Amino acid sequence: MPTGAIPVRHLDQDSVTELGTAARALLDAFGGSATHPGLLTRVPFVAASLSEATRHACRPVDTPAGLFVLRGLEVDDGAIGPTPGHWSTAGDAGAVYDVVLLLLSTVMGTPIAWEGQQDGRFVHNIVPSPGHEEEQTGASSSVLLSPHTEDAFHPGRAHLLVLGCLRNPDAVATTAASIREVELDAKAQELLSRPVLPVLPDDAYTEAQGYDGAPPPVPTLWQSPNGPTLRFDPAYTPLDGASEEHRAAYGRLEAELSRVSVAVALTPGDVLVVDNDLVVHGRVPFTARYDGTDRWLKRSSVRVRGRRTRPPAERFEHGYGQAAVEAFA
Ligand SMILES: O=C(O)CCC(=O)C(=O)O
Ligand SMILES: [Fe+2]
Repeated sequence: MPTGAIPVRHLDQDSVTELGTAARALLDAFGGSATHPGLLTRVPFVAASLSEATRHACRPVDTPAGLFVLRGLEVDDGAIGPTPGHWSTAGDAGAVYDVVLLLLSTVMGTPIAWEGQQDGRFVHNIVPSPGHEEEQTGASSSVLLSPHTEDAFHPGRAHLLVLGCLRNPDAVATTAASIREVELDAKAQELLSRPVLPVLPDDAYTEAQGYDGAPPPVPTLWQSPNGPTLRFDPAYTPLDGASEEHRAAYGRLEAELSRVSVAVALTPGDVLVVDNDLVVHGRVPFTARYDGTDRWLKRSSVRVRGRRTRPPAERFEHGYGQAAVEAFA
């Protein structure tokens, strides 16, 4: 798997300092809790005051790779404490990075949360958890987390996925593959642009999985005014419902995505920004430690107003009863 060609944007020291200072000031004002509703209402004002250099680092993806890494933030490994064993016990651990991620996300767009995921938090903790090793969710470890569009089942899914790394001692790679680097024959493109297959809610959404409504078939590919975009999650796509030739085209897309896939082993302080309309991401298998030193990512999801990267028909989807909650709404 190639590891080159990952655009890295270096945050300068002034940007690192202003982000840390702003995040700590917000936490101090709201009892140290990144989930305080009052803190969230202050975030857009603080984000608007960030320097031009910080804003420039947060500009939209500008290469066919469809992603970039922001590098330079510092993580004090001693101060963040042990890696939680489950998202639900994370509490305010590493809260300063929750706020830094919220600030960066707010420069890029509007953070979203899901009532049905991680208690409605805007910043998720991605940690390996006992009993979840083989799932297709961020809590897994021993299996390949197959390449997917984040929250592909839902029309309100993020435009950008932001993954901030606090700890990754075994250099476990996130994988990423861009539709803009794929070569696909015209026939496969045409087939995959038809709304034939649904994408079902993933195992992070148990309530949505019980939704009592017909799953809407959706196109896998779309020719947006800005170029091709995709909505792809093979682990939750019931391919049995498609013709043999459609399944073959889906398989060719999957093989192409695997051919162009890059591996990004995030190091502490790295923030990976993935355009969720261009890039599918996943994670290689690893052995969890469960001793407090495990890999630990913070994740936020961002909507960008005015984007035209999705088929207009998406607005009629039921979203399996789930609603994306926009910050500052
Ligand atoms: O663990 C990773 O690198 C990615 C996990 C993932 O798919 C996600 O957080 O959405
Ligand atoms: Fe994901």
